[in-house]
Amino acid sequence: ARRRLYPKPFPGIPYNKVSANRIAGDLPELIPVIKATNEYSTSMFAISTQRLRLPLAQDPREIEDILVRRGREFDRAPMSIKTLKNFFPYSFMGKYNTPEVKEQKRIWADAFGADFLRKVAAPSIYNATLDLADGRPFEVVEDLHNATLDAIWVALVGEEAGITRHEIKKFLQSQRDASDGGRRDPGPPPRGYLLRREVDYVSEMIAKNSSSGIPVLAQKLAAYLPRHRQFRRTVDTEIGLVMRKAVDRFQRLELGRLEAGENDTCMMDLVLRRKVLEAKKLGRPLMDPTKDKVLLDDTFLMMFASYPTAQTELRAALKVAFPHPTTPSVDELLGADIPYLDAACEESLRLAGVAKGNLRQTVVDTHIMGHFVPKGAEIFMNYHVDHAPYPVDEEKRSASSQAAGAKLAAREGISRGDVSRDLGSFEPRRWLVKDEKTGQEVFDAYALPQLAFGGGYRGCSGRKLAVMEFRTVVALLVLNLEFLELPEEMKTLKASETIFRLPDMPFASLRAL
Ligand code: HEM
Repeated sequence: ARRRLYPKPFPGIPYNKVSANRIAGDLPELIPVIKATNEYSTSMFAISTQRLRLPLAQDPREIEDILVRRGREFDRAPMSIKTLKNFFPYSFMGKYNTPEVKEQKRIWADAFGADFLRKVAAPSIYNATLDLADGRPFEVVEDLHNATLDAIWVALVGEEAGITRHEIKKFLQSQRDASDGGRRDPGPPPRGYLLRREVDYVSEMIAKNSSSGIPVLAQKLAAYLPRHRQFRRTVDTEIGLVMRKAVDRFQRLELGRLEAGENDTCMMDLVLRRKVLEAKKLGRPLMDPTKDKVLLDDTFLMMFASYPTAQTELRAALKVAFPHPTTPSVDELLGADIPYLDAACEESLRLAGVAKGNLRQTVVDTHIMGHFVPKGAEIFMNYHVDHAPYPVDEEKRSASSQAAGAKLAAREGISRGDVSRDLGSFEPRRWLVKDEKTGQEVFDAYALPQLAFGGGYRGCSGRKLAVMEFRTVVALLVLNLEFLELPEEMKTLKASETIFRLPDMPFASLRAL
């Protein structure tokens, strides 16, 4: 009976023999490494190919193939679903691929489409970023978190969270206090702080419980604590308030104007307008959206999920695109083709490894890299492409992976160098290729598998929004500020993993240009 409690490794996939002979499996070895590095996913990937009966996938091409081309064989994994369900029981992120999820994703799909983001979200993101780039030095992680929340909140619900502006006011007043000995009151903090606190709470809880060794149970227990109930209350109240305002606006509109949507000011407007429209068309009363748990959870999820958040060459490329001395407008920024800017953003997302990895579960018996993996297995995949992959026999790859590799290799009319050289360093040029017809350098999104946003049907819904925001932030900061050399001890890519990975040395030394 005791043997039944031992972890049973998948036959054919290498595993640690000692772990297979104790009930605690890999934990005795894993916990000290997690403590020493502060990175639980990295620790798992570093130690073995199979932990606690959890096969690990490390090859970027094969992972991309699983995510993007093998959707019929894989679904979200129980471990992630159980973790997220505690916080967002109704959101689609906490659910398997069901028709219900399809409907929830459909409701948000247009709000994440390029046209809508460009028209409605981009101007808000641009303004929120200008607050950050006004030439003052900033504490990188905190201020970027605040600016991200400002930008997402206004794009999502059309109201300013105002956190960055409040922080700048506090900073300026403290400087004046220091010079004249005064004590100025910056006024009450904006409501955005309430949500910032709840986003922090969810990230911290998931991080703490994930490295506890019993993540699912720890998460379940935490849900009974008063802090968890406070989290739920704040989210329902704050998001409910903005939903109510949007629905009141739309209730007064005629059917024709509801369909046109020219008054949409944010993503929430689009989503709620569609709901009002559907109810009006069917002659049904609209369910009070502030009681719609699915919508409340999906809205908070968008904010939570968005949280993660060569300069000379880049500035030169930006100066060529925008030769005038003033900061480019949002339309100029969005409309300009600047391959080096796109390459720098793509390279930052690759190297940062903001989300180290994620799980999928097999829904049929299948093979990965030639190994048999039965139905129901959870696979933990490394999304951080930061070192050269181990050599793999091409014929061990899945048929779809081999076909995609052949297609990529056969692309004509472009010349590219060795894109996989020194993957531990920041080199935007690996994403640039020469178009042989025009002789121009162009951005090549396929230079390497880009796994920063996962992929496929359950890949990141906010990818276009995140890339648009990141591109805006990078361009405005690099045009307005010079990032000076840091002392040696601060030049490190070391990071700690909470739910996302955050740099251990988040410092920037700046000079206003
Ligand atoms: C740099 C910023 C971001 C990074 C690195 C990132 C990364 C990720 C990753 C790795 C996943 C899991 C995908 C998978 O396993 O295939 C994910 C899922 C998701 N992300 Fe993002 N994300 C970012 C920004 C955003 C933003 C701005 C939003 C929305 C406002 C967002 C919304 C979501 C949602 C809703 C999911 C779940 C999708 C599903 O379950 O179908 N993300 N993200």
